[in-house]
Amino acid sequence: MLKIDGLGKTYKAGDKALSDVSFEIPKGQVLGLIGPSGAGKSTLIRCINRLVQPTTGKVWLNDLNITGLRTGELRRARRQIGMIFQEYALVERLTVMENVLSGRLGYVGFWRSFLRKFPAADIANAYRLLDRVGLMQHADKRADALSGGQRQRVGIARALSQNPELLLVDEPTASLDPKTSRQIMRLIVEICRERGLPAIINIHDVVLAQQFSDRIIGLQAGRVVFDGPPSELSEDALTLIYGAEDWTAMRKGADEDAAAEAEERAEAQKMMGAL
Ligand SMILES: Nc1ncnc2c1ncn2[C@@H]1O[C@H](COP(=O)(O)OP(=O)(O)OP(=O)(O)O)[C@@H](O)[C@H]1O
Repeated sequence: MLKIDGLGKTYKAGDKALSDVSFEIPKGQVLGLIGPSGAGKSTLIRCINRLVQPTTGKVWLNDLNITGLRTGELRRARRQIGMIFQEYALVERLTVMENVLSGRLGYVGFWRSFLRKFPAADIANAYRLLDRVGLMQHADKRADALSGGQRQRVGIARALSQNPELLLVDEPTASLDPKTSRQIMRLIVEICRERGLPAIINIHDVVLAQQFSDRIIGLQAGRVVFDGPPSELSEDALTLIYGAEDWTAMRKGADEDAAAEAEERAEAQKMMGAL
């Protein structure tokens, strides 16, 4: 379980990025974090893993107060937080398997990791994870030989190899096409269910967030202005989060995407019928 209590962040430059943010995420819940550019989504995620130092408030992961940890303790605590990134953050010249094993670096001693000598149990687990994300046959390929969707699957397997207690996911689909985006979101959600993992997904795409999250939090100027199930994310709530002008523009984009998708589907059906 993740508990955030009165979190605030004011950057040195004077920007107030977060104000009094509080919520809890139970095990297995997938939370979609939405809001306009500059609302504080990245700052919130970074305060949780302490890449950014919060100005006020506390972050608890199970019984551990992350905000109170010193450097060494923080390093150990970060093992429990799996990160998935927009640009995958893979080591391109290493194999898929080596990238997945790199998630174990926080656990394996320096020399073993330097020589890339991982324990047999870690290797067996990495194969299981590759199988789960559908990449078993690609284990020995270099990461730079994969498609975007496949790379993100490697990113997911690497995060899971840490055996995390929490997943922080930053724009996982921003570099992917709509169909691959849905596959990746579905995979993340299924995995969170299987493992009882709480997750926060910072996501620009409101439609995807609604489709796949158990719960949505909407940030506006550093404050939580919506917290509820996707079914309650009304036009009014979206206008509150994004402002009337931006939300109208976003909705138009989403409608165009949906229309393009329907057209693609109809084309495919026509082709199938002709065969
Ligand atoms: N390192 C920093 N120093 C000073 N101000 C910052 C820093 N990082 C972010 N900010 C400010 O904090 C506010 C929140 O930014 P943040 O990046 O968290 O928003 P965001 O919702 O993730 O935006 P986006 O969707 O564009 O990534 C903004 O006003 C931003 O200018």
